[in-house]
Amino acid sequence: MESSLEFSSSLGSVSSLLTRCRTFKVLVIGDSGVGKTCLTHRLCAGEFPRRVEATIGVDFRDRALEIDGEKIKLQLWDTAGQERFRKSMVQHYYRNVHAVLFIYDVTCPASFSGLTAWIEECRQNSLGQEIPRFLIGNKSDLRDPTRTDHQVGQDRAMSFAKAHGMIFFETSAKNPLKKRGNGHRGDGALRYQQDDVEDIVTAVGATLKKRKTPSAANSPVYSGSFKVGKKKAEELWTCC
Ligand SMILES: Nc1nc2c(ncn2[C@@H]2O[C@H](COP(=O)(O)OP(=O)(O)OP(=O)(O)O)[C@@H](O)[C@H]2O)c(=O)[nH]1
Repeated sequence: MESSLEFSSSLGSVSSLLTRCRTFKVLVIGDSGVGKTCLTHRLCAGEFPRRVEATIGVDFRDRALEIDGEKIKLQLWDTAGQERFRKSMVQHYYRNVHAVLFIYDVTCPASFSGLTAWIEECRQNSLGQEIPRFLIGNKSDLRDPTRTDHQVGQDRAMSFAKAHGMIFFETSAKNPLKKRGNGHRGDGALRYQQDDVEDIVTAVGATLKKRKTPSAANSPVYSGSFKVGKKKAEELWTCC
């Protein structure tokens, strides 16, 4: 017969298994310079990095959160925007992805036009339509209220998001709003949406929490980075 010690120890392992949180892989893609690294810093560490360099390969950052009593972890894959720094890594980016954040710069219409190429890359890597997609216009702090040229209008971005089944946000990694609200576009009559980064985290978390996968017991996590041209620069296994 099992001793009370053995019984409580096996209960302990069951409970530790149950309390391990589910980890979701969230891919962050978009043209070089749109602010993917700064935004993932903001989403995960709550700050704007003092100094950033072009991402080489991919960097990993985690964000733990609790949604309706369940602890989950988002693992953000901040991928290189420059083709030469992506190279052979691309297929690894798309493996077992649970959600994708498409980032563009609201002051750079070319980065918005470039989204079609990122959608095509998702298609080529067999990313299913069931994978939640989020469209995020970054650098809203640079919007010039006196002009509409050289900026991506929100109506255009919202239509694009709707056409591609994405949830739309506009924010600034540098100077995010503390509360969700509307920014004025100069004359007071026109307004644009500015989202708190925490609203983005919550929306991604809440969407993923409803999903059945991955199981709490077998969700391996990476931290650190993979660099193109080097062997695995750093590969660590972590747990909540
Ligand atoms: N004003 C402003 N500048 C930003 C914001 N986000 C990023 N930047 C600046 O934009 C530049 C590029 O930012 P990154 O985060 O390195 O861009 P990236 O998309 O990761 O670039 P790659 O690594 O080349 O793909 C840096 O100079 C940042 O300081 C923002 O919200 N507002």
